Amino acid sequence: MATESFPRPIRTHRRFSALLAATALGVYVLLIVGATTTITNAGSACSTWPTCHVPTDPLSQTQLVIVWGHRLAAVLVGALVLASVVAAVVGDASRRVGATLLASAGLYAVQVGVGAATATLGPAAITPGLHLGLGVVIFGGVVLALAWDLEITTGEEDDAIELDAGEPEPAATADERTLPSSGLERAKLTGFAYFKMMKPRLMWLLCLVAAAGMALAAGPALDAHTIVATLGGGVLAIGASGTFNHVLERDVDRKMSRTADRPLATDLIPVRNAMVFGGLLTVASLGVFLTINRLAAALGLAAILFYSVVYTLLLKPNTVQNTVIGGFAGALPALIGWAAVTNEIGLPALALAGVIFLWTPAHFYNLALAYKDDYARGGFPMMPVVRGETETRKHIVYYLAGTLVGTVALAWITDLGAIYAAAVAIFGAVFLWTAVVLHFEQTEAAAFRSFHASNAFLGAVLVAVLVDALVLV
Ligand code: HEM
Ligand SMILES: CC(C)=CCC/C(C)=C/CC/C(C)=C/COP(=O)(O)OP(=O)(O)O
Repeated sequence: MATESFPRPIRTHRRFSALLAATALGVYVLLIVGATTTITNAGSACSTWPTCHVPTDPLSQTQLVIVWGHRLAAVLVGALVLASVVAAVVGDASRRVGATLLASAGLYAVQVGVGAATATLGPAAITPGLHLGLGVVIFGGVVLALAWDLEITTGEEDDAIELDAGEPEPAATADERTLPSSGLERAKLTGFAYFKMMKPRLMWLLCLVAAAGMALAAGPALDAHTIVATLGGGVLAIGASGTFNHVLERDVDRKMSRTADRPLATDLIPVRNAMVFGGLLTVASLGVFLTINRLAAALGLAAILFYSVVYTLLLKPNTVQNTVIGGFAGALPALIGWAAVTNEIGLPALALAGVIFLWTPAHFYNLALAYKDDYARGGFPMMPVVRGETETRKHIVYYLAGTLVGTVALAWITDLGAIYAAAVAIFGAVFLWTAVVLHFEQTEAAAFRSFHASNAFLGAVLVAVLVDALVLV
């Protein structure tokens, strides 16, 4: 093992990173299969260890397949953990990485003992949550080793840049721009500009979050009015907060190439009209939410205020943690969906909100990397600007790992089944892979790949929640 220095030869290290990523993923799949074993009470089909007797009734045989799946996966993943330790010791991994892997391997051996005791003595004999808790700690250890190794291998010591809050470029006013001469064309252009202010590209995923919240609460009994009113109110609320965000950021939007053509930055839409539009959308949204219940409306208002005021005005220009804390706004639709059905806030909704909260930095930091110079021009203290790209890439891995643990907790709390387990494992693997590749290919294309993988991951997880909760109950 070697002492730490930046950077190590990248080529020799790709295979070690791939091994660590595969090991982390293996432990994650094991956590998901383990959760499935508990949820389906599959352990009751096998009280011997390490092998099982074949039971006679068909139900127990399905359970037996799950138990065997868990045990075989444990053997394979154990081999991966061992291989990682050996590769760290004989290779040039840093001491910190090697020690963390060694500790994870030690805990893995303890975990095998806990598993054997659970099987032979019964789950009641073991402290509740011990097996899952140890699994999460092992997962955390392997992910830390992966993130640190990637940092040492591919990172740079000090790659933050200066915030450059220069004066805004004078906007091309509506008079100066060539607007279409035909009235109809002008109306179309203006109509489209209002539509764009509502940030429509975000809506599908936020609606899926709210839909998953509803599905977890209601199951197949979910009624059409609740669905239409919740998603309708949600779309209007996103439109309202997006519009206020456009108003409040019109000056900085002019300085950033990604946002310079926004309708308020180019004066296509006057500020007053945008404020009226945002106000009308807010009132309409609250009106629609109120046809369900007051809690849903209050949460909708909280989401609008949080995104427009707390995030846009207070957090975004002032703290590097803007994205992390801002994640509360995106997590609120999970609570709105649940509250629309139950008129209260329940633990499954909080678990779903937790997944969205943890996912948000892993989602946005990719864009922050791709638009780093733009954000610096806008004067925003985004992570890659003030802490550097190396730190940002590491945080993507941390938050991605946190999200994966969140998905296990969600399965645990809500009894989600096989479709969900398959979706989180497959799309989690793709997301983790793109995040690892992002360390080696430090390009905009790699950042966008990881960004799209983040959206595909959350989309797939939420669709799986819908299928599991609405169809397979
Ligand atoms: C602080 C929190 C967040 C920040 C800073 C953020 C930032 C961004 C930015 C800058 C874009 C690009 C928008 C554009 O160019 O028009 C984007 C796209 C997107 N975001 Fe986020 N986001 C956050 C949270 C969320 C949440 C909670 C969701 C949904 C659950 C979400 C879903 C999406 C989707 C679906 C896209 C569009 C992807 C596409 O066009 O392919 N975002 N986000
Ligand atoms: C139900 C409801 C109202 C939910 C609101 C939650 C919401 C819209 C969350 C998304 C947050 C988001 C996309 C921020 C965009 O970043 P940005 O504003 O920094 O992006 P920009 O630089 O493109 O303006």
